[in-house]
Amino acid sequence: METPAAVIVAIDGPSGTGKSSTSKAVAAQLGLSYLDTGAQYRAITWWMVNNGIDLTDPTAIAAVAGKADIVSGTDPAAPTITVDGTDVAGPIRTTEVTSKVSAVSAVPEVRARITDLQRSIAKGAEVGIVVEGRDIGTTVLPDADLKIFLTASPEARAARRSGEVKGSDVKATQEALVARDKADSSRKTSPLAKAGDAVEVDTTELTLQQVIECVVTLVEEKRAAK
Ligand SMILES: Nc1ncnc2c1ncn2[C@@H]1O[C@H](COP(=O)(O)OP(=O)(O)O)[C@@H](O)[C@H]1O
Ligand SMILES: Nc1ccn([C@H]2C[C@H](O)[C@@H](COP(=O)(O)OP(=O)(O)O)O2)c(=O)n1
Repeated sequence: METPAAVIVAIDGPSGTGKSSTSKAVAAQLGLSYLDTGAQYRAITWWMVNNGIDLTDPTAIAAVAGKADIVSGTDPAAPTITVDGTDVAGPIRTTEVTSKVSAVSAVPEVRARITDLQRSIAKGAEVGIVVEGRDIGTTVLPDADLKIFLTASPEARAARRSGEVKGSDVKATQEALVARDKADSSRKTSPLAKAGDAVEVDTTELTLQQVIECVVTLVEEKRAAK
């Protein structure tokens, strides 16, 4: 029997819309690999913070864009991320990294480097892969078999995000999240945007389970048509 072609799924959208939870669950359910591209941008930002790079200076960022060795593990049941062999899954989620990641990821040299990495990971996924981020459907994998763009109201997204951190302030969380989306959507190089051929899913009133089921159905339809 002929080996079925790998299925490539791109899931984009702003912070807190459910990209990571949905992508992991869909990949696990369908036996696909999973790539969190936000974790890669966070990892390179973590390296720059750790190495004292001036993050207000895009030239300084560009000069060291190729220095960190970033490796992503793509098992949806246990995704991993290392920088120069160090596990950074925890440190890349600090408020400091979150507040600086948009400045680093706006630099074209950083995006070129990370985009290459993402394409080679997707190419190596034998059964297929779910890749989540901001520019996957528009720039990284424009020929993906299925493109999803998740949205949700800023209130719902902030409530979800602050639900993850004990004692966090929903208003401050919402302000930080809206500011980051604005920066990510307005940068010159491959901004956060919905691809023309992406299916938009507003998750504000949906449970995570409903979103997962919706995406699984869409992937299965694409697979059947291949
Ligand atoms: N449809 C949903 N309804 C309620 N909570 C959700 C939904 N989707 C995701 N969440 C929760 O919201 C938080 C952020 O989800 P996440 O998948 O990390 O979003 P993103 O990757 O888009 O930033 C997580 O705690 C997740 O469990
Ligand atoms: N494909 C991508 C993925 C993330 N980024 C940047 C922009 C985002 O603010 C940061 C962090 O992304 P991440 O998905 O970890 O953010 P959230 O977990 O949704 O808050 O990385 C990007 O520029 N392009």
